[in-house]
Amino acid sequence: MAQVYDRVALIGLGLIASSLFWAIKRGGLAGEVTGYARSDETRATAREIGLCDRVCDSVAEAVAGADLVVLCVPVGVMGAVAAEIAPHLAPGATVTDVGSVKADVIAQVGPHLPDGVHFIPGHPLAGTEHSGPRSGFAELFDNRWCLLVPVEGTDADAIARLRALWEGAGANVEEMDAEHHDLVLAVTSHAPHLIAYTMVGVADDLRRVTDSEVIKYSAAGFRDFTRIAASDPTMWRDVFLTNKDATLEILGRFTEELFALQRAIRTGDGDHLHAYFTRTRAIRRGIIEAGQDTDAPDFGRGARKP
Ligand SMILES: NC(=O)C1=CN([C@@H]2O[C@H](COP(=O)(O)OP(=O)(O)OC[C@H]3O[C@@H](n4cnc5c(N)ncnc54)[C@H](O)[C@@H]3O)[C@@H](O)[C@H]2O)C=CC1
Ligand SMILES: O=C(O)C(=O)Cc1ccc(O)cc1
Repeated sequence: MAQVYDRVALIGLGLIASSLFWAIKRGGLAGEVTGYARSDETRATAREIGLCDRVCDSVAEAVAGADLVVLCVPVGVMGAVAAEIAPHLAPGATVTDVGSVKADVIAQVGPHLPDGVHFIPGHPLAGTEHSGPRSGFAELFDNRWCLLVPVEGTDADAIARLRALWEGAGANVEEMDAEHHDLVLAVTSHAPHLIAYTMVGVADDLRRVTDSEVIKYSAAGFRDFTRIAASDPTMWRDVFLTNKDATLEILGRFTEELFALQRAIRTGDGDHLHAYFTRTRAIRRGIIEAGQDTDAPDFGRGARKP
């Protein structure tokens, strides 16, 4: 694989940054990768495990001379981090991010970046419930989608290079506008995470009350919920606070459907339940027939391309 950038700077060294680093190394996609993390502990861990060619003690040092800067921090602090890096960016550099929410991140970051710097927001649809510098692996993005959300008028060459980086890291790249992205992700990722958090919370309450063995005897569906509900609390707090409108819209619809199902159960309306489950089964089968299924071990960890 050909080198895409001379120097890439990763800001925030958690799951996504560390996975991107290993994928860049695997593909020979950059000459040098610098990294910065806020905490001494994370920087020490990064040095210990060889995460980044050079771990820097300041953002200034990490971004100096970088032709690509990737913001890999929780979405709630993207703006603050953009303000920190802005004075140190090289002219003509590209700044991107990997945040799970796009419109709010664009509003936070955009105003801080100087003219002559290309800002191309991004979001790899791949992850796990693990976080931190030790959690990354080179294959995370293989055959997953990565969505780029360039604002109008963005330099086409800058977009092509960022696309080449993600493709080199194994991903399939598509472009989308920010509002659409946030609505789609509210349906496919954000609301499901909230439902998983709730379900695990309910089961935990129940366990406390009855002292039963909810967790011990949990079936596969509930185990998937517990995996998802083990995801990083800071990251997910920020997702819900920054994708508020789309998430509330989807949760409103979810609640209406849930109430309708609840009513059908109470009134013994088996036809309603059967018709509903028949419709949802057809949707799942349609996904499989279209070749858009995720294979079993990776189920739920990200969207795969057909
Ligand atoms: N975890 C996942 O499955 C996915 C996460 N994302 C997005 O990627 C971004 C990073 O997530 P992960 O790598 O999973 O998180 P992580 O928790 O593994 O790493 C985040 C890193 O950011 C650092 N950080 C936090 N606040 C900071 C600040 N104010 N200044 C500097 N550094 C700070 C943390 O110390 C940590 O090193 C988030 O925006 C998230 O929405 C995108 C796709 C999947
Ligand atoms: O672990 C899971 O189930 C995920 O859904 C991973 C994930 C989390 C957040 C994203 O923005 C994208 C992918």
